[in-house]
Amino acid sequence: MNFPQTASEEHIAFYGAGSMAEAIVRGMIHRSVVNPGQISMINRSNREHLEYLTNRYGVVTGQDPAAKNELLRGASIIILAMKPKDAGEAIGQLRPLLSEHQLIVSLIAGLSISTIQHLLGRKQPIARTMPNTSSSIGLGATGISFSPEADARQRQAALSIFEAVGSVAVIDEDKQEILTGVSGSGPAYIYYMMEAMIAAGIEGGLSPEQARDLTVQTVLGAASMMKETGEDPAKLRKDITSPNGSTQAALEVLADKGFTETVKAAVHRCAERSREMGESVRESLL
Ligand SMILES: NC(=O)C1=CN([C@@H]2O[C@H](COP(=O)(O)OP(=O)(O)OC[C@H]3O[C@@H](n4cnc5c(N)ncnc54)[C@H](OP(=O)(O)O)[C@@H]3O)[C@@H](O)[C@H]2O)C=CC1
Ligand SMILES: O=C(O)[C@@H]1CCC=N1
Repeated sequence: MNFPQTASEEHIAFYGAGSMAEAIVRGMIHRSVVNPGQISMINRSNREHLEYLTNRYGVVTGQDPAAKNELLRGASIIILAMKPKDAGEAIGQLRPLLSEHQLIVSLIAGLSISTIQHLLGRKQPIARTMPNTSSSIGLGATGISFSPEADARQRQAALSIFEAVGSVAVIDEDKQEILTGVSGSGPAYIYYMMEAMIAAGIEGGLSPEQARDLTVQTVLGAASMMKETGEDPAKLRKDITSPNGSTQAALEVLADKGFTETVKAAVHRCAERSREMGESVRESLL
């Protein structure tokens, strides 16, 4: 079989058509990596949502079981994009349809390559990934681990999908959980911080719109400074911090309240929770 080398030549079936699938589809279409006709989206029962996806993105959707099966059979890449609790049933339905040359890309938090292969009953080529929601605007950060069965062309095709919607780190599978703690769930911590900054700004007398705009621009500027200068964040922080000035006073409050330890504990707890979820998915499915 002649495998296509880039996402532009693939037929990609999203098996699960919720928020993460939509984020990636939106990003791929926005970046013109694929034609909408190369993408199919399948869900369990929400027909209205499939109609919305077809109308909004021009993707192919299948609603009855025969159409779903045809789309899954015809795809060179099948992206598993359902919640972990639904994965067993969905993979069970997929199993009789698959050929050995199809690449399975999983977005499912905690679901290991060996569990997917066990559920499929064979050593299918697998890419286990952990994207984040910023993929929808082309600024995602995705971790990706491959099974040995994925050949060079399939690896390149999977990388093309996620590179189209942001940056990609190829990692050993045992690093997936800590990556989830940093970048998979990471946007939520930043939003949480931004919520607090906006609230404090409003408490201090800024209008809600001003507080929001100033916070957004501050986070955008800080991230862009790190990216564009390549500087260590500690150096950039020190550049802002005048001796005995207002920034120092603020950072002292954060340090007194255990800022670094708290953020590190949150990242590690996220990784631990990802492992727990993976374990319970494995136990519930096998
Ligand atoms: N949100 C995030 O930031 C991230 C999420 N993930 C992972 O992405 C995955 C999807 O999450 P998310 O998009 O938020 O979930 P959603 O609940 O938004 O979407 C789940 C989708 O799966 C479909 N589905 C469920 N069961 C089946 C089935 N048997 N056959 C076909 N489709 C099915 C649902 O269809 P219907 O609506 O018809 O029931 C729905 O379209 C999760 O496993 C999560 O771990 C990974 C990284 C980041
Ligand atoms: O919260 C979750 O479980 C998923 C995984 C990463 C982001 N959301």
